[in-house]
Amino acid sequence: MNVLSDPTKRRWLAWGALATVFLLVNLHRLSTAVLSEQLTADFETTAAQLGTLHASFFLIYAAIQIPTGVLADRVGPRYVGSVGAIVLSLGAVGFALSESYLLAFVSRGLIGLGSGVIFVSILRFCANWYRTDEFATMTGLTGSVAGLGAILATTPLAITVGVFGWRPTVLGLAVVGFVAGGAVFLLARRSPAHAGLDPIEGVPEQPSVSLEEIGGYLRTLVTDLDQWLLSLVFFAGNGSILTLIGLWGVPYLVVVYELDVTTASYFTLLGSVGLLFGPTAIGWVSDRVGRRFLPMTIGMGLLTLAFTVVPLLGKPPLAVVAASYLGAGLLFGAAMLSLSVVKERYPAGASGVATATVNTAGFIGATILPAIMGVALDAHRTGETIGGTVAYTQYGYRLAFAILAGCLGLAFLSSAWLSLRNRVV
Ligand SMILES: N[C@@H](Cc1c[nH]cn1)C(=O)NCC(=O)O
Repeated sequence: MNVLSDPTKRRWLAWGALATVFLLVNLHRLSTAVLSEQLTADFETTAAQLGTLHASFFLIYAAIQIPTGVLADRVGPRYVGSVGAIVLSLGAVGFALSESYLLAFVSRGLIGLGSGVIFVSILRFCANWYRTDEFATMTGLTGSVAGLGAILATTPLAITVGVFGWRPTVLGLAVVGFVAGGAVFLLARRSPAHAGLDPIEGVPEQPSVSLEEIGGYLRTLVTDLDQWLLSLVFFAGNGSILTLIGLWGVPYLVVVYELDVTTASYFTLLGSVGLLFGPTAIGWVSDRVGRRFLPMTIGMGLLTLAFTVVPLLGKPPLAVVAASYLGAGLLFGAAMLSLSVVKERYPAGASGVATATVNTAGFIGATILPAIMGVALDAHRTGETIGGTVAYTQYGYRLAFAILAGCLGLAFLSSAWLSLRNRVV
């Protein structure tokens, strides 16, 4: 058997194609920080317009999660994943060629639209090609691809943009996206049977579900308290880590410790390194011990502790801050277990809508938590700017980080409650 006809090898090729597209998703969504100067100059944007350009991605991303779940369950990851890759790459071409802010905004929206379907398609693919006791590892591995994307979106992207310019770099990402989209179409079939291959031991062929049945599952999800508790876990976990790495983690260090932006960004890089290893490790441990709630609860407790360092101490030693940023990335995998739990609570054919529902909450968190922190910070301005960054008081930062810690604390209580009620798992 060769790599295409052996289903246990073929699934890695297909996952690799999907994961390449997901890497691009993460590069695009975190690229605004590195591109900000060039975008401001080329499109003559204000800070608010630049922020809107960045946020448009997350808003569209959150909005299309549930429709994506329905499509992934009905049509399968092959079509949804490859069309998503093409749409996001067309958006990247449009963005690279934009001559006006409006065109750039629409193109960035298109990148968000194509990107939004990829993660749930990967989870849907894994549900059909991997055993249940491999699912959390695969979810974690996919989360770790986001960590790699977060690392590549910093210095490596900055160097590439410095050498080639931002427009050719974004065009280059589009070319990779078109190729990866083609590979997804060729490789990522709905199941081993759809690829004409033997079944994989321990992975039953899953029945396809009708639109009516999916509607029924969606109605059940809305009234399912456990789904809301799991969504709270991912809302807090995903929202906090993306807020720390993507927005407020650097300005806090610049203002409170008077570090320059480059030095401060090494700390958020530590968070991304944590993200590279933590989700896979936590998913793997959960699969090996055959438990979801216990690692989720312990991990969420420790994640909450990592985020209480700033609110409690205000200006802890930098080594403690470094440990808390690294810990935040490592422990994020505990929040990702909520995706495995919700997938296992619903019939196999509905895993797309189930995981998409919890992922929606994660991206609502990533959209509103930074904004709420911004409101808290705006109430505590010092009136100065440090290194080009508006300065807020140390108390303002303590308060803003307390919002994340409080939210994570509630998520910890939710997972503890779920854990108590499901003591057998
Ligand atoms: N790993 C997260 C997203 C993330 C967090 N920090 C950087 N990226 C993830 O996989 N979320 C699901 C998704 O749809 O991207």
